[in-house]
Amino acid sequence: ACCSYRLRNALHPLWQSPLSIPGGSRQSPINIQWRDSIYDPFLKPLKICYDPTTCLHIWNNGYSFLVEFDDSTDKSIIVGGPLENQYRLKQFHFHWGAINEWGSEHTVDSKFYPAELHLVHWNAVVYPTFEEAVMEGNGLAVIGVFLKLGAHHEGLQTLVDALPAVKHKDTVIEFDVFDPSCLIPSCPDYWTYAGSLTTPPLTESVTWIIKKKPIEVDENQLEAFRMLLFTSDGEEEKRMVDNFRPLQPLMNRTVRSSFQ
Ligand SMILES: NS(=O)(=O)c1ccc(C(=O)NCc2cccc(F)c2F)cc1
Ligand SMILES: [Zn+2]
Repeated sequence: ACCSYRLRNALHPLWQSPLSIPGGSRQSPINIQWRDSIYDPFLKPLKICYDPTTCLHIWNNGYSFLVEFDDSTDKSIIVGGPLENQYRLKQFHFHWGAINEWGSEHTVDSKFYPAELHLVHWNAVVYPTFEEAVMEGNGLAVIGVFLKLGAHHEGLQTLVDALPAVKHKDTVIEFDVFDPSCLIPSCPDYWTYAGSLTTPPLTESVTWIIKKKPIEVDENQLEAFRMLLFTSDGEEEKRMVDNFRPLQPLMNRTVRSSFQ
């Protein structure tokens, strides 16, 4: 299985083969096999404290669209869960498919969701900058939230309404008040494991916290993601879809659950 992963990574157009990551032993994303996850009673509830006024802008970086936050203070942080320090919110972004059958990066019992939200935080208690934290084993904490097709999501709609303004790569729009807590399910249950960034430089610096419950979004909202472009204005248009990395081998890791 491992070699097929290597082949898949090597063949996949968007990704460096793991052969170029020295000793890639904790790569992401992975399949979460529910029955193999281990309940850890010592895991604390995750505490999420976001200040909506720290929101800055939405940016199409040519791979996804990022909502970026002012991370110069501890105004928007997470603490608890599997984390030893508090971590500062820097940005959130999504991964999605061309159709509803796939799109998420992580899978649960080999099931794909149509999209996955990543809220990216960094350990500003220990490291002076995000760029340094990205290189350290305990540098980042990313909350993953699955999106499933269902009811209209009011909170997401304010974001969707702004997407036409960032259709092309390297476009930005001011977005100055948004509370990403509205995108996180109220159910406290999560899985957690030690992993990596899912885009280059693929550094093994992420404590993943994957929420068990998905949020519901409707078809129009998923279609709004799919009308974004990988390409800059004036280039031949390439729709921004299927911006997820292939599954990576679990290797010598266990996935812990905060619930029984
Ligand atoms: N999909 S994900 O949640 O795993 C993910 C999260 C963040 C980043 C990122 O910040 N990349 C830019 C980057 C990378 C390295 C160093 C940097 F300074 C930097 F900005 C990439 C992937
Ligand atoms: Zn991501």
